[in-house]
Amino acid sequence: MDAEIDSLLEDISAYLPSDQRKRKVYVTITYAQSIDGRVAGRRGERTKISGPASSKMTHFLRAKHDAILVGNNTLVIDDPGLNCRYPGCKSSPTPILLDSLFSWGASEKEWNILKNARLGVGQPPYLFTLNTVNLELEPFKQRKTAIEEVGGKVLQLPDMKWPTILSALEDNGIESLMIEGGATVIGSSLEANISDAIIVTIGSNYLGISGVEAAPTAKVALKNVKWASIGDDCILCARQVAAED
Ligand SMILES: NC(=O)C1=CN([C@@H]2O[C@H](COP(=O)(O)OP(=O)(O)OC[C@H]3O[C@@H](n4cnc5c(N)ncnc54)[C@H](OP(=O)(O)O)[C@@H]3O)[C@@H](O)[C@H]2O)C=CC1
Ligand SMILES: Nc1nc(O)c(N)c(N[C@@H]2O[C@H](COP(=O)(O)O)[C@@H](O)[C@H]2O)n1
Repeated sequence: MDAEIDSLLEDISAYLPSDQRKRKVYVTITYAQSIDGRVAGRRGERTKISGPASSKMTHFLRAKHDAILVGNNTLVIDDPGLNCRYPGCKSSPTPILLDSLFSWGASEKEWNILKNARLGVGQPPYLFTLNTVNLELEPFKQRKTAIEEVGGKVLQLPDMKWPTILSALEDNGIESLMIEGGATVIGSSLEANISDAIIVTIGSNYLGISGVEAAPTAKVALKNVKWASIGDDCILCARQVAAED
């Protein structure tokens, strides 16, 4: 398996953040889907799609980015760790959590992201919410405290549009971001055409029509397409065609 992974990592190297960035924050959209384009078997469910080798690639990607972003449904449904578990990885990406109304009950249980930060095996998260949320009021005050207690931050934005999010990341010293999901976040980031690279794992299964689709509302064209196979999965590396192309 190691030789196969080494060859895959060489294939994806051209799609990784580098010093010759076009944009200020290098954005990689990366997720795993079934053959029928689903990222979960059902709404409200966390579904394993990637095999061991493609999961290892995902952790390699986590090692190569400053930050990793998910939407609030993924946060609640998956309770993800979002740290880097690639062998020898020295620093995990900063979790970026999108939550307009600060609905995430950060103080209500021991979430994996907060636990990882507390234990020093993950970075403290930044939660992005709207500036109309009054952080002096409960339950937001307690939620903010739970995030700050592990070294995280709550950042308030005028809107949750991608240019606003990217500019806030840049202001906070983030130079590269991997957008991991879920379905709505993937769709909206593709629609906004903000990525520098797209790396998708296609698992060797069908999840069926009750599965959760990750798709933009309109067509998206890709260029510089490269396919690799790893274990039982395929990896698509590509760039999105820009409006001016
Ligand atoms: N296979 C894979 O690789 C992955 C699968 N998943 C799966 O995806 C599913 C969850 O997906 P889904 O329910 O669509 O939810 P998401 O995790 O995509 O969260 C969507 C929510 O994020 C908030 N949000 C804030 N800003 C934005 C923005 N700019 N663009 C988009 N959303 C924004 C919105 O809520 P609000 O208005 O309240 O802010 C929105 O409803 C789960 O089943 C999870 O397991 C998740 C990640 C990866
Ligand atoms: N690459 C990939 N393959 C799958 O099969 C998946 N289900 C996901 N999900 C994403 O990974 C997050 C879990 O991260 P931790 O292992 O808890 O660190 C999950 O929330 C999705 O974003 N990804």
